[in-house]
Amino acid sequence: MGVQEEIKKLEDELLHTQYNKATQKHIGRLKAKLAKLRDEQQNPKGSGGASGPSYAVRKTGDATVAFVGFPSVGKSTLLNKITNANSEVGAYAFTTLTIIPGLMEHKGAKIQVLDAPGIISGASFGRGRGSEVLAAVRNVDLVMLVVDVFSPEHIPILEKELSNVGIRLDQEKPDVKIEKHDRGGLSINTTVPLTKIDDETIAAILGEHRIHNAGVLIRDDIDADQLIDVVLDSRSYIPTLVIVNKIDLADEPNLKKTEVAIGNRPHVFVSGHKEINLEELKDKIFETLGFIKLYLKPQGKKADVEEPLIILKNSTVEDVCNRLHRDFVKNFRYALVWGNSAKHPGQRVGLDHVLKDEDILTIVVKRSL
Ligand SMILES: Nc1nc2c(ncn2[C@@H]2O[C@H](COP(=O)(O)OP(=O)(O)OP(=O)(O)O)[C@@H](O)[C@H]2O)c(=O)[nH]1
Ligand SMILES: [K+]
Ligand SMILES: [Mg+2]
Repeated sequence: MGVQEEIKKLEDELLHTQYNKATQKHIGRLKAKLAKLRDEQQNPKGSGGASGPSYAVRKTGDATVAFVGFPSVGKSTLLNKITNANSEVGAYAFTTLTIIPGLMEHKGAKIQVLDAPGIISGASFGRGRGSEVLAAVRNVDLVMLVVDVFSPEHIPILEKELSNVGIRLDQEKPDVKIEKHDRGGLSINTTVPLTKIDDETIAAILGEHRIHNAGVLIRDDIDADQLIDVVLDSRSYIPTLVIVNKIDLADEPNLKKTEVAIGNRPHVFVSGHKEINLEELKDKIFETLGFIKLYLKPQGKKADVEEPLIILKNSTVEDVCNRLHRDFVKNFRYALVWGNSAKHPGQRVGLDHVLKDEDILTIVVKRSL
């Protein structure tokens, strides 16, 4: 029997084994066997190196996005349909045991798509290895919350689990600057009225983090949670796209009900299995990420208008340097920019300059690389 057949056999057995106290051990063993076989399949003997399944995936492409959802909502099915990947699909929970990357090319952008093991309530506390899965999601550019059409109530549970590991969905990083001093107490300045937090609360929160002397400049109407996020400085702010899968199984009233439950956040109705709306899904991913075009102009030469660089909106000069050459940041002198982000044509800017669509950019480095 080949590996693939063995896997199939174990999957079938798992599918037909009811979970209870008496079968717990048996199911455990089946899953262990299955995992070993999948590992063998992924890393054939003699391929060298101890490259077992890993949660750490190297980012590639113009952006990285990840599927996050309960078990068996169809994440792997979708990955296989929109990328070049081949992730195991099964009719039982926790078919996917590691992060599986795939590459999707759409409208000139290369987007890395990550498939992940299913998330359940309590995942952030380690249920189902959930904390490792969630940690791997921290660095992506877009989280795709996948639910099946009958379970939109999963969305707030997923948000809660992501929030528990410091991932803030669809929120801007609050504009708060805290400059610590040696003495002088706290001086709090705001540019907008604060309606959700008062100075005493701010002082109390900062005091909890041993910040007693500092200049605080607040430019957003933040609440206490947001201030704590800023103080901890380890939060990821990531946009989301809700994917409602398995619409082939639903009727009109079901679809309506789910649509209402989702409200006005970006979403798309699809069927991975029946290949419904998959082009629309790709468009939505592209659109939600938000790409801009950048024209590179080598020093003293004309800008390359034929082949613009596709970059994420809000990218900085530093992001572009990192994309172009691993030594560009280290050897960076300055950059020149023409176009929408420039105060005047050929403005001289630094690494933190934020670029806009159709800018022209020249990067000047210390020595020829
Ligand atoms: N009817 C229907 N079934 C689907 C659809 N997409 C996936 N499925 C089925 O749902 C089951 C689970 O699919 P998977 O792709 O393994 O789901 P998953 O979310 O990756 O599951 P885990 O890796 O276990 O978390 C499989 O039996 C799929 O064939 C769909 O659009 N419609
Ligand atoms: K599954
Ligand atoms: Mg899967």
